[in-house]
Amino acid sequence: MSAPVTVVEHPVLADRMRVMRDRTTYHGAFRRALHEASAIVAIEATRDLPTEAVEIDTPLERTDARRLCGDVAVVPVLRAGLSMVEGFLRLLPDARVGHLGMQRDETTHSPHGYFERLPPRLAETHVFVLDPMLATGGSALYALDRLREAGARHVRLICLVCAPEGVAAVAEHHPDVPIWTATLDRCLDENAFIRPGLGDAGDRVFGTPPE
Ligand SMILES: O=P(O)(O)OC[C@H]1O[C@H](OP(=O)(O)OP(=O)(O)O)[C@H](O)[C@@H]1O
Ligand SMILES: O=c1cc[nH]c(=O)[nH]1
Ligand SMILES: [Mg+2]
Repeated sequence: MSAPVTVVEHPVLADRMRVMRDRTTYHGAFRRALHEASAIVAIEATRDLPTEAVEIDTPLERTDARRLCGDVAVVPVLRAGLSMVEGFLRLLPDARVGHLGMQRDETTHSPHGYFERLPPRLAETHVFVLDPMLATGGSALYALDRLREAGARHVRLICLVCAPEGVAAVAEHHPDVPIWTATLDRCLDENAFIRPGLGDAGDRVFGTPPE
């Protein structure tokens, strides 16, 4: 079994990806485009969340309605994933927020974890892992492994730009984790950057270019 990948298609999303990919986009505009792109992907990635039947009173009469039910958590992969949180919390204001901090080593391209704080009761929770970039897949696998070890069972990975190598790695090691993304890019380069990609998402969103 391999993980299903949903490439979200929406004209506004395509436009915000153009803004993010453009090398001349300054970090303020990059951040805003990332927020808006994440909100659009969030709409699609939450399409099958459970609801329950309730009865409510409109100003005129009693009627049937549906209410979101069940625990939801968003888990951004720091740093870049932090910028996707707001788009999800606008839809799911009661979602818990876990944090997984990690940084890719520039030479080995493997992630080094530096922070972890996860919500309780993960086994019953719908978990959305947020990271705009899926390159080698090393960071995603680290995050998914930690969530599994912590008991999470219903996990989805939400990205904006994916390389085929990263998708294959998730499919091999976590075949039950579906992926939502705005684009599937061509390949990785010799530095494990996604091509055509958008550069280093964390540096661009936080305005911290390398010295
Ligand atoms: O699939 P991978 O090869 O692991 O690469 C993807 C990871 O690289 C980036 O994070 P980075 O390590 O640059 O940290 P940052 O978000 O703090 O910039 C990105 O946000 C992902 O977490
Ligand atoms: O292209 C890439 C690869 C990893 N991390 C990024 O931010 N961008
Ligand atoms: Mg980075």
